[in-house]
Amino acid sequence: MEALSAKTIKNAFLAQHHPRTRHGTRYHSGFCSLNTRSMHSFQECRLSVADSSAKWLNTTTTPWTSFDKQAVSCNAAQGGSAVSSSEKVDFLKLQNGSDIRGVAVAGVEGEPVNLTEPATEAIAAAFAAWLLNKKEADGLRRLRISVGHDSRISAHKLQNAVTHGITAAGHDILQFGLASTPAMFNSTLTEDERNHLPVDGAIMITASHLPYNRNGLKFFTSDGGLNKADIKDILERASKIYEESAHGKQQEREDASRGVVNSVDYMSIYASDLVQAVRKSAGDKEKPLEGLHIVVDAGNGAGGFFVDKVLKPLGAVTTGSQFLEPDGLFPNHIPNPEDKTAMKAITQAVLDNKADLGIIFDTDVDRSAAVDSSGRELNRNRLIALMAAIVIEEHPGTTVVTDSVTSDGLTVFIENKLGGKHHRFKRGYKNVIDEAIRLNSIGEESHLAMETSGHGALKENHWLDDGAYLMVKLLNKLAAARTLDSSTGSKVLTDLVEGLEEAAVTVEIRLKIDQNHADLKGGSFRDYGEAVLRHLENAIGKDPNLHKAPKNYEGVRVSGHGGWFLVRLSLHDPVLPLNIEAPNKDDAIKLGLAVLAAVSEFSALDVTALNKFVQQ
Ligand SMILES: O=P(O)(O)OC[C@H]1O[C@H](O)[C@H](O)[C@@H](O)[C@@H]1O
Repeated sequence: MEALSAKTIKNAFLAQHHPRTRHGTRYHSGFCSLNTRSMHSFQECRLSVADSSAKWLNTTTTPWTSFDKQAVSCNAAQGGSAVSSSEKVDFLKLQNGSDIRGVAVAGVEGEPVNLTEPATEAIAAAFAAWLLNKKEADGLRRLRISVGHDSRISAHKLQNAVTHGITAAGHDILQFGLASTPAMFNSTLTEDERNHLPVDGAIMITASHLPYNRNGLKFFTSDGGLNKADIKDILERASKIYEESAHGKQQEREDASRGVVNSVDYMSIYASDLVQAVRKSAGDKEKPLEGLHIVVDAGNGAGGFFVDKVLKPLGAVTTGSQFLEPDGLFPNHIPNPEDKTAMKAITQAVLDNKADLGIIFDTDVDRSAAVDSSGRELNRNRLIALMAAIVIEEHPGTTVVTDSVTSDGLTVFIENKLGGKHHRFKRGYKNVIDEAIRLNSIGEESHLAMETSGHGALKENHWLDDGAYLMVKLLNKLAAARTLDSSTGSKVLTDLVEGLEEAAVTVEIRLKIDQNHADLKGGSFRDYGEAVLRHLENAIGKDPNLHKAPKNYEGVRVSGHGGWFLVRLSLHDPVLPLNIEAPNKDDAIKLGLAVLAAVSEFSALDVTALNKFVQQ
């Protein structure tokens, strides 16, 4: 299939809409109309930027922000996709919960590219069609959509594909370049007419912490991130648009009604909001972090901005910060606060630099974790405990919604020490946030929704899932403590989690379901996994040492032998993750053995890792 033509995409829209005019929208001179004149330079630009080799990326010293300008001056939306593909795309396979994820870079054996440029164009056009449906009641016919990306090597080519898909359908694009996921959502809320904000919808190009060859798309409106059903709807529309374009004409570039592209340095706007939030909380002090030494590890993702645009203006010393330069090959470590190597890297940086605090972000900055001055990791349950302490101090008695794999110790801490309520819900950041919103809607006050993965959202911040904002809450605490005693470092944070009971042994073992195994009898891995869980639940009932958790929303959670375990279905993969926490190895093994005994007759389940664990 060739690149989607403007006409095809427009036709798809016409079939779905009876558009009216957008009222009150003025576009400023900064917008540029799309035309064919710059085609040539655009294509050259793509060769040097979007399709650059790994080698080139490693050796470049030019900051990506300059590339963004370059890409725009090359008029990125012009040519559509350079990929000419006659391949079929199974669009529904690109769905990953409430995100879209796929392979965007060739070269990894067994992982063919399925997030191609034409597919991405179709998905972007489908998002615009979906959004237009939603906005029809407001009388909109021309949308303004922002697009940003993380540091992946396929970022520019997908940004160009998104831009083409949207503008060919007659809608306008704001390109933000390198951006964070929460900033993209924020752009649907920021009121700033000079910069054409707020936008009607936002698209973030990211695959979070996944390997370099993957990429994906996240979509936002001012109501938040899209849910699973919306994504399915968009992918079905995309499939149709893609099919139609295979039979349509390709060259429709002189169409005057095509959308326009503008670039906005949105990360500066977003970061200055974070700076203002800390200053406000510190009684309007200009440099409330003066004298504090804070190191940041951005893992070569999109989080480097936090040093120059947030910490430095607030007065912090940031020497020793590392991996701030975007590099989509992630040469140092995977940007992921759940990753042991990543946490080790920031801990070492804190200790080497004798810093007061370390901060680490994932690739697209919707997750974060910290390290205190003694090198103690403030992540997983500890970070939730810390955030809960801060939020419950501000909102006494409030409910904290978390994912399902949080510890029993966290519940005791939140309920007995902090006087709040712990609502342990399901895995998945969207599940946790939506549950907190639901609780508020039925009269149960909740101000914090957090996952052990480092995702966290606060009611005061529009339930925006924002790793940088979580860190701002910590900075507020540090700044306030500093006003009273300038020598405290990060002790105030360490003190806040004092009393959190932590298990000596914490493990996660992921039991894979072989989807091709005869035991599945052609059924889905989900059905098979559910059958395993039902069987496990029955078996547990017969063991007097084990007790099912009285309240549980996902999988089978059981306490016993001084600890607990949870077996559940992964949100995305044919996997049953098993989490065990226990006071010592022997008890952890007893819990592991109970699971092993119950699931051993399910031969499509790979229990090799569990076997290894119990034989230690
Ligand atoms: O269910 P799992 O395979 O453990 O994955 C669960 C995780 O999936 C994604 O990464 C989501 O962004 C997380 O919010 C979620 O916690």
